[in-house]
Amino acid sequence: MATRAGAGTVVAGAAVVALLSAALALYGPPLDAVLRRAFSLHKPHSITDMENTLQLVRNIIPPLTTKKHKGQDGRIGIVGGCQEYTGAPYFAAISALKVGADLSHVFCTREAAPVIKSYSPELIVHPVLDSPSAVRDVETWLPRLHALVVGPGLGRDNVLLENVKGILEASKARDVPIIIDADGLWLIAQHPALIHGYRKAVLTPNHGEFTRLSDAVLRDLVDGSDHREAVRRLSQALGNVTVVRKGERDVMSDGEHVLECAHEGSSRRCGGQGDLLSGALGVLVHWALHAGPEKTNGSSPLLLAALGACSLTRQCGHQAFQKHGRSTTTTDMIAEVGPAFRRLFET
Ligand SMILES: NC(=O)C1=CN([C@@H]2O[C@H](COP(=O)(O)OP(=O)(O)OC[C@H]3O[C@@H](n4cnc5c(N)ncnc54)[C@H](OP(=O)(O)O)[C@@H]3O)[C@@H](O)[C@H]2O)[C@@H](O)CC1
Ligand SMILES: Nc1ncnc2c1ncn2[C@@H]1O[C@H](COP(=O)(O)OP(=O)(O)OP(=O)(O)O)[C@@H](O)[C@H]1O
Ligand SMILES: [Mg+2]
Repeated sequence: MATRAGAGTVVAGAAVVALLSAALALYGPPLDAVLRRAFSLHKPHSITDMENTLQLVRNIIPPLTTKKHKGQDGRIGIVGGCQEYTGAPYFAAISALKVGADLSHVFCTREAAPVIKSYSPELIVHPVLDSPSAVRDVETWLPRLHALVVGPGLGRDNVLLENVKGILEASKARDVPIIIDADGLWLIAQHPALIHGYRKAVLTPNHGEFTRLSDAVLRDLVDGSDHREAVRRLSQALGNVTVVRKGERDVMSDGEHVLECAHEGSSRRCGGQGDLLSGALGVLVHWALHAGPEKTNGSSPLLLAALGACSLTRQCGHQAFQKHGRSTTTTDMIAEVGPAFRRLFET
């Protein structure tokens, strides 16, 4: 699937591509058009590599059957939500549900809880994050959670950040996958040891957050124009945690392999799109780890999940922008999660 950085050869696989293109033409745009949008072709990816990678993302999606009980397809926790920011944890939590999780918990401050609850009756909201017993309160839920998304709307209050340190340690001790975004990344930039070497962690920095992390962690300067190498080096420096650098192209690496997603998105840069991505990623990381190596074919489950979440977020943006243009907001994108998911992964 992904290329080993700096190596690899392009295999054309033209016959296979022609067959797959013909098949897909029955259901949507030509395969190579879809793939050209999803991947950068200037590096050594063949179209067959790319189709295989997308197929691996599809492989991790659990089937919808009548044989499961509530919770099996995902119980996701979001750690964030404070006086200033209530939208971000809501966007992440509702996106996790819309992608296919069964239950979404938000762990936020006492003040933020009634506000977040009022946005949606579908969320389970715990007003614990500023309590002296915050770590214990979250810890009691950890055995029931499949992934934790830490940071959307967390803010930078020192009491909250201290509590989040304890929550991170408790989550690692229980082997819970952790997605770190927004102010969670601010905390990691101050204390990289909190996440160093934890192989079930994914960091999702935007441009500013990536710069802050690189400044904190890397000793020597990296060529800022080479995003692939910059992301790979940051991942390596953090002990191979998976890093997803969001931007005009999303670049992701586990320190060894590098993937790039240039799937067509939208030209609107309204706030909250990263929160949608982090909530979606929480579910996909759980699915990818749960799927097992026979479904992921030896590829990094976290990289597959990251590629899935980036493609999905961008597809939501694209569809919402076609309908709403300049007035597109993240709420419009969330309304597209279902159709975008079907279009990308179920056709
Ligand atoms: N509705 C809600 O509740 C929402 C709440 N949110 C929550 O807000 C909290 C803070 O998050 P944040 O992203 O604003 O972080 P922060 O590091 O202060 O970034 C601002 C600085 O970084 C820069 N900068 C950023 N991106 C850049 C780029 N692509 N390219 C270049 N520069 C870029 C930017 O530079 P400037 O434009 O000001 O020069 C500025 O200095 C967090 O909890 C988050 O979850 C959001 O999720 C949105 C929806
Ligand atoms: N210049 C761009 N062109 C196209 N898509 C972009 C661009 N920048 C970001 N995106 C997409 O928007 C999504 C969110 O990335 P963004 O950088 O806005 O995150 P963020 O700043 O953390 O968002 P939030 O407002 O939720 O904090 C990602 O899927 C990314 O691919
Ligand atoms: Mg953000």
